[in-house]
Amino acid sequence: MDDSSDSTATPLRATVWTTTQLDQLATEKRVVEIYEILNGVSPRTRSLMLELWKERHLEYLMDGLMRLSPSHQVLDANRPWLCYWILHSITLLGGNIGSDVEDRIINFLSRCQDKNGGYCGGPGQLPHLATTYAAVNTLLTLGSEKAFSSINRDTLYGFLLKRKDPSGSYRMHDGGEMDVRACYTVLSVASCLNLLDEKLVDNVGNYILSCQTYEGGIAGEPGSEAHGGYTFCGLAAMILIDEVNKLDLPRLIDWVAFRQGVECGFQGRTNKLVDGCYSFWQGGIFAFIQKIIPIVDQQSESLYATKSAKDINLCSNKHEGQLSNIGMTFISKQTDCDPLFQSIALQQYIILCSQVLEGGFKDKPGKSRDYYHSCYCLSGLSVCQYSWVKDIGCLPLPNAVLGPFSNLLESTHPLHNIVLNKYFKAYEFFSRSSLQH
Ligand SMILES: CC(C)=CCC/C(C)=C/CC/C(C)=C/COP(=O)(O)OP(=O)(O)O
Ligand SMILES: [Zn+2]
Repeated sequence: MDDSSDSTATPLRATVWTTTQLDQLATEKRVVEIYEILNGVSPRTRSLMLELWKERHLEYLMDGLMRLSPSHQVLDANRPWLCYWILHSITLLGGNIGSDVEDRIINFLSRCQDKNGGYCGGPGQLPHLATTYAAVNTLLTLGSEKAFSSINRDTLYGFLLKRKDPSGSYRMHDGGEMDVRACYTVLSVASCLNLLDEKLVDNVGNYILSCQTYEGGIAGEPGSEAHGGYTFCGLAAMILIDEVNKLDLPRLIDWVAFRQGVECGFQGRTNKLVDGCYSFWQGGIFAFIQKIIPIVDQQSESLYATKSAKDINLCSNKHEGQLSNIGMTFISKQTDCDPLFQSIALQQYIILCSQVLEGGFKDKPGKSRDYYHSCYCLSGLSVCQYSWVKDIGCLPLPNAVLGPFSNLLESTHPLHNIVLNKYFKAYEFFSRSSLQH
């Protein structure tokens, strides 16, 4: 690539060059060539090519939030999800929605709250675990006492318990499908709201264990194929109930490490195409692994030394009725291992192949932007940027952040995918609430 015109290049010219040529190459799946071009340009052009267009993303996201009014019935059963994907993305970018929009979201989600507990996809619909997770994560991300107290914890606890199957697993809704995603959404919501107890935990770990496949990843249900979305859910759920030592972790790591492709992004399962959203589903798994490496080490040793890793626990307080502390204990732990994936390479995929310069993110070149991919590309980018940080609250070093340091996002709690400072605020608030059942 001739970079001789660089001295006169304006940000706009660099942008045009990026959208046209790079996007064309990427659409033709010549992603490796894009990276070669990147290596051949001057630091200034490189920095422009690698910029995260925060203002444009915020514009696209705010526009989406405004379209969520009752008169816009798009994706009607998904509106709590849209609230979460958009609000979480805005929060990662350091944006602010203002108190009027905040009130409107609280009112809307209150109308989605079922009188018998849980949140529906829209007012008057069926309460569902997925939209309950989305609604609760939205309200915790809003971060105000008004948002927190709009959640009826008593009926919500009843709703979660009613989803439990005698096998220990959970069903997404009344009479609905039973899978690892349902287990994760119950445990994540219950943990954040200080509702997690032995009844909810009972036998769910054995169900998740039965979903770990011969490849090492976790499937949605026993006998299915290992998949990044379900592996994220299964591993997070096992951490939240402090039973992660039951999984075969070396095999799981082996599986996930091979999911990062030559394009530098992650695929969800063997022999499928890479996709920006797996930056979080698979990238988040590495954030978990970094915190549980002593258990992994113990298991690896036991492969050779017949030592059992079954007795090692992540937190010592589980049996004192302190299950809801696990998310906090986990995130507060020092990270004593470097990331086990190519963090800079993944940032390269997100910025060059998933970022849409008009705002938003997409699965891959050739696809259109959407709010789901915007949320999980940004969440994955945040995981990458903080992947070398050892202590909670510390900022990454500039060389851990690809592109200009202004690309830095807020950090997210990987177990719940809630921006960390919002999680702390919610944790503090709900620690004051007791279990009233
Ligand atoms: C919290 C929560 C609800 C988590 C959901 C986790 C998640 C993303 C699960 C993935 C579901 C799945 C099998 C997608 C495959 O789609 P595909 O066949 O279109 O994609 P692929 O080719 O990439 O596998
Ligand atoms: Zn995707």
